[in-house]
Amino acid sequence: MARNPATRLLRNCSSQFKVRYISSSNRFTLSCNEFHNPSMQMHQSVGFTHPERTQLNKCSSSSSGLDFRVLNFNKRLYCTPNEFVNSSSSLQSTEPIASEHGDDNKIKDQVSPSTNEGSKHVSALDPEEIYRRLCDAPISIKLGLEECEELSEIFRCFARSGWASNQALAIYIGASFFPTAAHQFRNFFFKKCDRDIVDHLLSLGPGTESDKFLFPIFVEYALEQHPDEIKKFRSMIASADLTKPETWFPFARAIKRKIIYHCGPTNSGKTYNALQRFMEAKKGIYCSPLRLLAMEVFDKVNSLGVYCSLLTGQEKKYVPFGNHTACTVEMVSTEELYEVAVIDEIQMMSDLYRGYAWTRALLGLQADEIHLCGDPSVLSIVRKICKETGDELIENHYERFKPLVVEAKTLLGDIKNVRSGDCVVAFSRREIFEVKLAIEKHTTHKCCVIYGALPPETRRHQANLFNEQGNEYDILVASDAVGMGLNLNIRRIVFYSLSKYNGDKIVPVPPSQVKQIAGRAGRRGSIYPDGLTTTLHLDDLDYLIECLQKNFDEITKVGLFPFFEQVELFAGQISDITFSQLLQKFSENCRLDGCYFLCKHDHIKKVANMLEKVEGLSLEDRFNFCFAPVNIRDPKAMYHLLRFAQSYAMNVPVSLAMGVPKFSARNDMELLDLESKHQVVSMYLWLSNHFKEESFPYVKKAEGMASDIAELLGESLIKADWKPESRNQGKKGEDREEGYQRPRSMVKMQEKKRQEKENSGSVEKVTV
Ligand SMILES: Nc1ncnc2c1ncn2[C@@H]1O[C@H](COP(=O)(O)OP(=O)(O)OP(=O)(O)O)[C@@H](O)[C@H]1O
Ligand SMILES: [Mg+2]
Repeated sequence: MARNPATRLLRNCSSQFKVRYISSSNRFTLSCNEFHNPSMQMHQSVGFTHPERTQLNKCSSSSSGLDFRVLNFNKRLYCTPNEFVNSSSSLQSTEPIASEHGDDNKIKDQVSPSTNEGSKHVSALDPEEIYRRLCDAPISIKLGLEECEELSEIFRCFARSGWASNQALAIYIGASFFPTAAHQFRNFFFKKCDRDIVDHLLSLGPGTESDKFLFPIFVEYALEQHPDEIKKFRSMIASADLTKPETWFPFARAIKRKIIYHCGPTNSGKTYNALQRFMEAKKGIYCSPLRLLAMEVFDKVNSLGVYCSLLTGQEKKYVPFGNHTACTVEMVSTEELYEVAVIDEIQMMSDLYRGYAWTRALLGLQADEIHLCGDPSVLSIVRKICKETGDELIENHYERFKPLVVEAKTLLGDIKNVRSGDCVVAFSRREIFEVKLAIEKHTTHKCCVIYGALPPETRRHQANLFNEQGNEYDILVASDAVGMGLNLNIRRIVFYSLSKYNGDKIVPVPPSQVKQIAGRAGRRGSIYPDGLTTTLHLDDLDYLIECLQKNFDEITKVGLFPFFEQVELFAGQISDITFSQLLQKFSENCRLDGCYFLCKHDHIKKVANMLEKVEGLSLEDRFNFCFAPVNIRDPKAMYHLLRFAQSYAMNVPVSLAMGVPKFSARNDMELLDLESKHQVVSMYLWLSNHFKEESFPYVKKAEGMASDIAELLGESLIKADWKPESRNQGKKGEDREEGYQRPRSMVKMQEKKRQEKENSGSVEKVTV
């Protein structure tokens, strides 16, 4: 008697599937919720025995828009969303047995069991019957040596089959357990097989055909023989469930929130307008992508008479009677109630590393009004999220105050052609210092510098020095750290190059980032309200224009990362693995809805590996230590983090054990040392805000050291006239060795375009 497919489905398969019967015609359709995390290759296939005379007419997807393929392995139907079909080459070649239009006869021929069981060939038998036949067999037939070897080969192939391993996930046989289960299945088979089955298998030979024949029998075997393994794997999968993240914030869901999306290009007044509402509110929170921007808003709002506190990972500045807070987005509380919240640079939801912080703020903030400021790339996904959360969405669209003008002349490859008010953008520390050195050597201009490794205080000092009129510091040389939100007196953005190292290789700077950076020129209210942008080399000009003219790509997925509690729950399912392995396993097994991805966390795993040798840290402590802001490429900073964790684990007060130089840097080595030292102090302050205060008793001292170092850094930058060093000499990385070349493909591409342009005659100015 064949099983009811629905029962089977619910018993063995993902609850994401639903069977919908259309009883009148004795047909059914299948539907599923969205499936995700293709990286984990979870093959959400559904196996069931087709009931007699029931015709499978149609397989359709749910509203998710996924199509199914119904695959037939010996009378057993496996329903697989195409998404997964595409991820498995062996499945791709399998013909669906039913289409949208149905092919009833074909289906019937293939799936309806014959009524005359006795005369049936093995290939026509129900896999469950074959399994029963094997179980009931008293003893195996005698196999010849050749048969034995051939059969062994067939089972070896089966155990190694990526397809079968992938399919087995549908019944919660994990990829690591599959080879063991397959091996045990082989032993069972050898003990019990009969002539018909052996002959049939031998006729199929090792490979796909045999795998497809064996798999459904294996399913029967595994369900009966390994219920504990299945249960264990299933609960592990359940504990790594990151679907429906909107349900993680029931208090936010209980509020009828109004989301206002300030959508537009750079310099269009998005943040300005959101801040107006923030300042009017009785209680407000501003979430910034950067410490520096949080500080800027903190200063601005307080100067306008609205008491506002500052909260970043490193500093808490409480302003008495202040009901407003400017914070970094990672620090925002989802437990407090606000009248107005502002989440700036909302498109950062799609950031591969930090995106989860924006997603969490959007889903979890308890505020009557939430103002999102950003470009249009995440608008459609925000619409989708608002539908899921039930929030009202209002869209305010903005245009740039003044168009950005591209200067077609460029600097003609000569940095001496810079002019007052220029900001030269380079994408590595080394290039930044090379440019500064060249400008100061060959022109009368002086340069301020802004790059990621500088403390926000120093960056602000440099920005102010550049913004002030009447001094000789009229050129800014900056990395992409200048790109977000800051208001600077920049007349023209000059791209020194348009390629950068992305942690792996040198790639063209993405158009959205080029737009963001170019948008720093000509801000409303600055002394240069008409913005210009250009490149150093003529070669790069076309790429610049292309980027500026390109529409924003629509983002389809935004970042998520589990809370500690979710990781803890998952850890409860597995024993004897390191924290880094735990994170790895989590990422392999977690389930996500279609519009989310799991944020990258390689840096966290690196820290976790280093901290592995520290004994006595709880899982939560380990989790928190791994999030400390540390440059994993800086061995000194890593060493201090390890030391801090060791002291903390031993329950002794964590000391800084580090001196501050008395004088500003005289060479690049000393400058790098100051940057490193500031990072260590900043890390100490971060840890003091995330762990028990008494464990980090030297906060005051650390604060003093941080501002001393920032000051020394400022002084050092003013007189810096040396050649830059690399933090990791010999290693590839952000600080590249001298003489690196832009990717050839890009140079070629630009050369080709330039040729075309020269043929067609060049324009002087292009307005974008
Ligand atoms: N209505 C206004 N009145 C006066 N100044 C304004 C007004 N709107 C914007 N500004 C000023 O224009 C400049 C750019 O505005 P804002 O920072 O809000 O732009 P944005 O769209 O958020 O840009 P970005 O995308 O670069 O963050 C700021 O200096 C801001 O103070
Ligand atoms: Mg802004």
